[in-house]
Amino acid sequence: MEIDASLCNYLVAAFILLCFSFYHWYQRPKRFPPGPRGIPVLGVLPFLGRWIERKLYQWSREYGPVMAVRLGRKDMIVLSDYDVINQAFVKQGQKFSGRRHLSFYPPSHEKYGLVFLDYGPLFKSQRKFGVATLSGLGVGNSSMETRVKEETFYLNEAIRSKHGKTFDISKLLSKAIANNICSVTFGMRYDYDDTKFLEIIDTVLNDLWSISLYSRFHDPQVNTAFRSFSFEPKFRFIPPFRAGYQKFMSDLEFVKASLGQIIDEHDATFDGKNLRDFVDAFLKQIKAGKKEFTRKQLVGYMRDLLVAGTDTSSSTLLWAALCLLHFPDAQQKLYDEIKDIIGSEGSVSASHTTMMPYTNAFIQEVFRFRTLAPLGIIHKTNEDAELSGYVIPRNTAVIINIWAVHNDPDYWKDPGTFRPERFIDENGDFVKSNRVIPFSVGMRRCLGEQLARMEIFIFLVSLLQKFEFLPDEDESLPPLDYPSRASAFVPHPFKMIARER
Ligand code: HEM
Repeated sequence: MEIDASLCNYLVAAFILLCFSFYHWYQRPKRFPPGPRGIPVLGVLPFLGRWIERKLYQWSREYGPVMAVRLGRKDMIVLSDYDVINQAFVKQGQKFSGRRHLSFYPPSHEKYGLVFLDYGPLFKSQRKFGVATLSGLGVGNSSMETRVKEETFYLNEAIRSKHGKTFDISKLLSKAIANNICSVTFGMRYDYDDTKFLEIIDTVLNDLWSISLYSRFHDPQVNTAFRSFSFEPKFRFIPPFRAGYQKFMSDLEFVKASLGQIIDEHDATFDGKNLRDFVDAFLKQIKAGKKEFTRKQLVGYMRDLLVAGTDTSSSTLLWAALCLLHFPDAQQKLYDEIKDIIGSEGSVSASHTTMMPYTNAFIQEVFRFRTLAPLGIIHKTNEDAELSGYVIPRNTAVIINIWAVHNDPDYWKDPGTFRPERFIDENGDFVKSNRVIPFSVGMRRCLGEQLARMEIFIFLVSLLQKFEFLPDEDESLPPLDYPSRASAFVPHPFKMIARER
């Protein structure tokens, strides 16, 4: 009887503890946004499915455009409509522009660069410098546009060398776009078969995708170990997860050493009166003794520019190429406009954008239709903030669902249909939409937006001026609606023919 009584006491205590833990888990702060909690410990993770942005969008129809979703053990706020995103990131930019601490990421890397810098004096100084430098002030004698135009020559030559035979354009686009960013950042372009270049680019890009929120769920290229310890950082010390973490660390060291070597070469030939590129502009700040400008910061910044500026623009161009193959009428309209405005031998420049409504509409539709970074990069609140009547406490993660904004049926007619004409008005003019936001909005909007828009326009126009793109008749085209890689939306591999005009 005595044993039974103590067992009973234990069971009651365990039950109370369980109820208390459940209550604690279930609790949310006062006036916190509503939203799904999922199950203890894992939250909604088991219910997200493969297309997270679509699931989050479905939930937002139930809970509203400001919604709390429990991912793992923590609530994240998901903003799913243009107006609330604008309210948060633009109107209250200062409160919503933090970045979360990535506990699995070594502090020696996280504290430097730009992408993962939390809001504060260092971020402000680096962002200001980046905006000024990338907008052309101080990036050497050669403007960004000249560099991009030079690269189209090499890209066209590489495509011409295929002699009208079927080929996969994805690697060529990646290398050409990587060359643009290398040229702007450290004044170098590389041959497309330079192995050192390819090694750096591959390593840098793998790191990015392994840390993006999206890839943690679905990217088959990211190993399971990494995905696990990104949610439970302590796993990184335990075999078998440790091996994945060690590989990640050695990649980081390799990138650091390669970029360090480029900085040394710049330092040795530095001339303060002739700044050649981003690295020179940064070195000038270091030499002037500005305290936020350090060598470690420069390495981090270079890495961020390479990571953020390569796959993003090249994948957008890849989607554009796939759309050209799926919609030959659109390709013909683009070519007609190019012939009309630039001619078959003229040189394309960024100033042509204002004269080419259909090309602008096509690019804007690609941005909308195939949202490249459906969930952007996670923000964090720096202070308590109010949004749509809810209170979002300081240090809460905030995600924007750009895919939802681009596919909102209350705003877009047939959002699932690719139709550039939706952005052409009755006078045949291009209608720029502030609801197409692939670069996000506000204080942390993409730093490379200007470069990306320019390179996408110049590459697309110069390619179509010289080539007609046709599908490979022996293979069916991959679908447009589902991407292959989930960290950024990238099409499934495909081949095509470039017939010289
Ligand atoms: C089509 C091409 C591109 C797309 C769709 C894109 C998209 C984005 C998005 C969604 C963000 C997150 C903004 C936020 O946190 O609210 C971002 C940030 C960023 N992007 Fe891009 N990007 C592109 C090209 C580029 C290029 C070419 C560069 C390099 C020059 C670049 C550099 C950056 C940097 C440094 C950030 C971090 C900004 C910060 O944290 O303050 N991006 N981009």
